[in-house]
Amino acid sequence: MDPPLPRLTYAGLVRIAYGADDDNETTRAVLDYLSGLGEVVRVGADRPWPQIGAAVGQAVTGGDADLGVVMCWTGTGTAIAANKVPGVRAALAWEPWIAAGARKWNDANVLAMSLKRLAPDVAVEVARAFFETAEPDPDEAANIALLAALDHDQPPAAVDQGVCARVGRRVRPQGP
Ligand SMILES: O=C(CO)[C@H](O)[C@H](O)COP(=O)(O)O
Repeated sequence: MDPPLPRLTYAGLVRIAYGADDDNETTRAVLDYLSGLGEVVRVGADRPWPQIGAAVGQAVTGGDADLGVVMCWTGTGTAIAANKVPGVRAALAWEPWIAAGARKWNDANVLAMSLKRLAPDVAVEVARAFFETAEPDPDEAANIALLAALDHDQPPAAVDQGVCARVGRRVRPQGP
């Protein structure tokens, strides 16, 4: 059996930036859960989803929030928009272990979910897994640093041309 996940112990209230482009039972359940964790900074649903995702990302990287949650029909659009903000590591999750893994192995700072696909109780469990996984695995520090390098237009050292060429050869279909 897997060891229990480390639990978040917030010294004070956690500040969460939240944005969704629609409102339904799933978003209401998630918001209710988030409100129990701390202060929720809401980005208006009157904006288009690219702006919602970006605004949540900026709230996190700008220090107005500790972590973010974005939701749209698929979850993908707001995740992509959030990830355009340097310093954001938004992860789309649909099961609790994906959300926990995103915190643990990717140091994700924004959780993205589909408000259309996830039932309210599932979305809350996914969010709980995200917020209750306290910190990244120290073994992943080098990989997180490689991600951070991508924010600054610096190709990570590991992604050299040799690696790209090898991958390219492996996936290239065989043919005449
Ligand atoms: O899932 C989404 C983006 O990935 C949106 O929620 C979906 O595309 C609907 O957007 P709109 O109401 O602007 O048409």
